[in-house]
Amino acid sequence: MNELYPAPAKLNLMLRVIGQRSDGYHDLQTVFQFVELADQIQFSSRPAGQFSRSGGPEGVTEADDLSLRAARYLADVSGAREGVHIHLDKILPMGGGIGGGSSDAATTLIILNRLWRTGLRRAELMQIGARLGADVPVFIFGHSAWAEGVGERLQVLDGLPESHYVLLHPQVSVSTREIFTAPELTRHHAPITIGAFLGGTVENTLEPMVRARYPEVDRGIRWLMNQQGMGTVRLTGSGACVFGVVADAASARRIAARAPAPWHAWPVRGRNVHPLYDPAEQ
Ligand SMILES: C[C@@](CO)(OP(=O)(O)O)[C@H](O)COP(=O)(O)OP(=O)(O)OC[C@H]1O[C@@H](n2ccc(N)nc2=O)[C@H](O)[C@@H]1O
Ligand SMILES: Nc1ncnc2c1ncn2[C@@H]1O[C@H](COP(=O)(O)OP(=O)(O)O)[C@@H](O)[C@H]1O
Repeated sequence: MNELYPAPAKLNLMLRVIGQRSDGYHDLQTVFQFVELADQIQFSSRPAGQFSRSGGPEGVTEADDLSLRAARYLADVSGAREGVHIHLDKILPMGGGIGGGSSDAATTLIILNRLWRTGLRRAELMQIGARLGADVPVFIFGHSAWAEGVGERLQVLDGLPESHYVLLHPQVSVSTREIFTAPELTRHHAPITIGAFLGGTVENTLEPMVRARYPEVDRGIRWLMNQQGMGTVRLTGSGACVFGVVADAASARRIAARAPAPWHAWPVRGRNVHPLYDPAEQ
């Protein structure tokens, strides 16, 4: 039971805010793709009702820890008479717009559903995941996706190029809530079609605001844009991470290695299928 399981990051290759619901949440159109940079999680069996953790995430209490919350929630919903110790090797920056906490929760649900033989179907796990965070369902869904609603209505987008990217964390944390509640946020961009995205409409409508409020994010975007061989550069999610498309792994490594401290950059590859996706599971 001590295998290491990956919880990969995601990028939002495009994100548009197209409206606001009566509960205050915003309707989005976004495209998710996974990347080959991941937290690593180990699960050790414990008697029923015992839930504990070690490793990351730093500064997050047990009550707030998304992996532990996912484990407890799965035990409650399924009636499994199980407990678990979760060891998390935290690699992904928190509050980075790359879905680290959501991915940890998704990996916990996927793996404990298997280890506990809970027998929940993928759609049921996705519903449980949605209660923990808007980005959790896509990691359980397991494919690059076009997403609508608050991110829960998903359509497979398997044909996307699995590009090489430089992912840059400008060492600031952006509060998703702050961005969505800001008075200057433009809340009603016109919706686009999948065809328009595939044809090149790729902006993140949160980006101008995040750049204005967080000068380090703005500097990160400008730094990436100035690197030789750099393609399109964008913000992912509500930030703070930014990413740029490059032609190959060598360019990604070269540019990532030049990122000035205290910034952190990684060469990453896009992936259209989640590493834990099992087509034999319903
Ligand atoms: C916008 C995305 C795109 O991937 O950003 P990132 O978090 O990845 O940066 C996500 O959908 C974010 O999902 P998630 O990170 O789960 O958001 P939450 O913590 O639930 O939201 C924090 C707060 O942001 C606001 N919020 C969030 C999502 C949304 N569609 N509309 C909102 O108005 C709400 O005020 C909410 O209380
Ligand atoms: N296992 C976890 N990993 C990361 N963040 C977590 C975790 N559990 C709870 N959190 C909380 O969730 C918040 C959002 O985390 P994260 O998913 O990394 O960011 P984002 O939504 O910007 O991609 C963190 O600031 C933290 O308070």
